[in-house]
Amino acid sequence: METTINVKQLSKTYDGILAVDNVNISVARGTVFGLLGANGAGKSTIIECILGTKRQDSGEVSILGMNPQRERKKLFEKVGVQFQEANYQENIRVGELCEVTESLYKTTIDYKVLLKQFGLSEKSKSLVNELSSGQRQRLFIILALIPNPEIVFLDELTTGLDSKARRDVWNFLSYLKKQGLTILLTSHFMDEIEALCDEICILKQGKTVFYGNVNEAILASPFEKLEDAYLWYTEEFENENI
Ligand SMILES: Nc1ncnc2c1ncn2[C@@H]1O[C@H](COP(=O)(O)OP(=O)(O)OP(=O)(O)O)[C@@H](O)[C@H]1O
Repeated sequence: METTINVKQLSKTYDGILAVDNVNISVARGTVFGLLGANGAGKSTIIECILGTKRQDSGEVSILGMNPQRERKKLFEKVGVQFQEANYQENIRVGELCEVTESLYKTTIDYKVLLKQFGLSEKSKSLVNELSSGQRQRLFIILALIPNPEIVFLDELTTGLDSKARRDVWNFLSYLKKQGLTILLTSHFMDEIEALCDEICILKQGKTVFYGNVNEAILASPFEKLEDAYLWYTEEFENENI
């Protein structure tokens, strides 16, 4: 299977503190990969190194066969990123922000289709500032998908969404995956990870403590539920140091 994201022995420090410690990741095309870990475990740092917006101290990153630092512009066309807070003009409307985003890319998905898919059609003329937090979160997923990307990075995918909106997002992402989209996501919700992810990497203080699929994660733990297994993986190593 074709690898779209390849991370080898990635390490990154901030002011001498190791935030990412020798991490390896390989994501096949058309699969969903989940980066898991507590706040501060290193997820965002890894994503930023993959995108080339942060420079690693050591290790190699390749994305769609490109070096993200050297080929940032080419990469921009093929990769979508969901931000937690986008920089947008104070008084911009939903439809306008989508149009501005469309204008940045050569090939795009019709944003009206995406608005419909995510239940925001009737908000097209609303100010972005006036959306509820869950609506804004959905809008940021839409902005990430507008470039019709080959890979999409979704950070804290459905944080703040109601149950129905979460299911809608999952269903639509599963549909896009079937079309060949590669997805790298972070999430603190284990039901979401189980529903979407082909493979996961669990991080603890910058180190990989589990890598594989959800079933393997459960089987290699003393538990039967992913949430229990996840907590076990992220706590176990602390106990070792006592
Ligand atoms: N610019 C920075 N300067 C100094 N330290 C940083 C910087 N960015 C991140 N860190 C530190 O690196 C570690 C990893 O942070 P990172 O944001 O990658 O974690 P995360 O897993 O994405 O967390 P969260 O779930 O809270 O988003 C943390 O200890 C954090 O304090």
